[in-house]
Amino acid sequence: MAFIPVVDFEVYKLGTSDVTDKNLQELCEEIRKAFTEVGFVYLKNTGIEQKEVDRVMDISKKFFLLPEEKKRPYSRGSYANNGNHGWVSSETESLNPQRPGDLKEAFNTASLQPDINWPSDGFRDTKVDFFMRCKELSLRVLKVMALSLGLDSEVFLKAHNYIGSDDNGTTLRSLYYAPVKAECAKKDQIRCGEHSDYGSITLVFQSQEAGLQVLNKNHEFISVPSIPGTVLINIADLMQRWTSDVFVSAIHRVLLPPGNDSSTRQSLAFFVQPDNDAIVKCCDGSDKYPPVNSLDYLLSRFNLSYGKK
Ligand SMILES: O=C(O)CCC(=O)C(=O)O
Ligand SMILES: [Fe+2]
Repeated sequence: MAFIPVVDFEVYKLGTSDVTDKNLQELCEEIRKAFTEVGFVYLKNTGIEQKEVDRVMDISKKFFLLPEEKKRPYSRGSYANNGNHGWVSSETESLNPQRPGDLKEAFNTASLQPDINWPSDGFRDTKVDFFMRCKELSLRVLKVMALSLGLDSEVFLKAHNYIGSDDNGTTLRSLYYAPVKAECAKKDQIRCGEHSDYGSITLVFQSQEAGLQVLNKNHEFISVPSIPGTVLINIADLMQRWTSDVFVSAIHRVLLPPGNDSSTRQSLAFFVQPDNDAIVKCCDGSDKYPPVNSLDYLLSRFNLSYGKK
């Protein structure tokens, strides 16, 4: 069997309201198996269409191809209402702090406020629309996850009331991996260093170019191809804590392209984060990990990955 299972979400796709208990239960079993054994799942038939993904990739790429001075006014750190919103230049972030800065650029849509400085109205509308679609799907997945553990269906949803407002750190991140010549990269530098994500779950949409790898239980990195029309979803660290390690937050990375490959790569990552004031406490009552405030935790992780220039 392939390493990461493909699960059909048809019965609970966006727009459906009449899922039967039996269908929901089958879905729960498959999701539980994927998230306990691998930490990643491909979902097909979610209701999010490939053309919606392509639209966001296209407008993002146009932005990334602008000269540096045109992108700088939108830099992360220049938005008073949200410290995580905006453009991140190449080599600024090290998701594995042991490595040089990642060879990628990003644009974080972390605030949906219409009156902040956006590159264009079309850019804003495309990002905001896609953010809302990802939000809807995430809430459905969080409900299925709770049910799959035999918990109250609202247990995770109750801590995700404010996605899309400045009281919640959920972020839609467009990533652009420019062509690289391996001989120009610094020692140990890759496109995205080994890391696990910070929040509850992450939705990932990849372009066709390879590079993403996930660490399996035998400590081997396995390549994770793009499957058009699917959404790749992974457990992140706060969710692993929340479930006392029942759901696993797997380490992953993006390698440099091989040899003379001058391809670019793009991805979209929707990082779902609990509300800023949420306290994440082991849901089995075990206190395996001390309770932690969602925003404090997120900020401590940003400090590590943006620690050096
Ligand atoms: O580009 C990708 O496919 C994944 C990027 C990633 O893991 C991240 O930004 O957290
Ligand atoms: Fe990641």
